[in-house]
Amino acid sequence: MIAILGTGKMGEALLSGLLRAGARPGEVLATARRAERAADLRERYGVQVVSNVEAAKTADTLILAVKPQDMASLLAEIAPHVPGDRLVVTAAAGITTSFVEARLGGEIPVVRVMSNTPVLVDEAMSVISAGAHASEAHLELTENLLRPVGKVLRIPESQQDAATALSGSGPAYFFYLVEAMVDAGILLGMPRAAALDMVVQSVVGAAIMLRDSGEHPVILREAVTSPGGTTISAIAELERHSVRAAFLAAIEAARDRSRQLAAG
Ligand SMILES: NC(=O)C1=CN([C@@H]2O[C@H](COP(=O)(O)OP(=O)(O)OC[C@H]3O[C@@H](n4cnc5c(N)ncnc54)[C@H](O)[C@@H]3O)[C@@H](O)[C@H]2O)C=CC1
Ligand SMILES: O=C(O)[C@@H]1CCC=N1
Repeated sequence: MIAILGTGKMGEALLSGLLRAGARPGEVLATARRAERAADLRERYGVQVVSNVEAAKTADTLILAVKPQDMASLLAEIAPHVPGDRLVVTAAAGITTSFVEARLGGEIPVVRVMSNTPVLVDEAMSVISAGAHASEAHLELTENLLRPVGKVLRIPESQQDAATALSGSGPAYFFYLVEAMVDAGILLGMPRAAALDMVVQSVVGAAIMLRDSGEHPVILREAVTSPGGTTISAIAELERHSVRAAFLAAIEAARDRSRQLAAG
């Protein structure tokens, strides 16, 4: 039995992924704060929605997907009820395995995960790190849960905040870029729907080339950039506006925010 505690955007994405991957609704528990949300989850997924304490007592694997700011109170609530042989997977930005271990007590196995919303289309990037008491078997169990919904990579926990900034938040930077490109289409007088179609298909094509060709992004960009052509005129403006430096600073800021979150 697997339980997802805190079934918001990420928790629900993981829940739907587990079910698509073949888990039966009867094997998955969810918890929610509001009664309407609980009813909605029951109706849409057919899973049981129970209290956090009930989930902690019953499930073999607990996936904690509340916001970092809500993690301390959730752990305080469930700590007396989590048997020592359970796997606890924490999916919150910034929350360390030692934060969870200290609050649950004993030698509870904890695995820290940072996934991302493309879990909804089985294209998640999930990075995982073992806590002090998590074994190879616990890492494999976590990988088996996440692999059906995307790629899984083991990383040292010291890199989790950086991964949160890069792949956890990564889809947001990409959607922001798409928004900006569509705005540019509007500026050039294109109808919004046509601009969106053109941008989305261009980025989907580019993303598939990146993944499937194995080529470095520089090579792929150079192939688009004809001497004296249109693309280099655009690149010159991107450089003039320090877009690369903005990405470096933005992702560094996200990493720093992830580091702060465990402190509340
Ligand atoms: N949204 C994203 O792209 C990603 C989010 N995450 C992590 O996932 C976690 C959740 O983020 P979101 O889903 O975006 O937020 P969210 O606000 O949509 O979900 C959090 C859910 O937890 C529920 N909750 C809070 N306290 C609770 C409690 N004591 N018992 C039961 N439920 C409780 C809330 O009602 C809410 O539905 C965060 O820790 C975040 O760092 C990680 C990777 C990506
Ligand atoms: O914005 C956040 O805090 C979460 C963590 C990674 C993506 N979203």
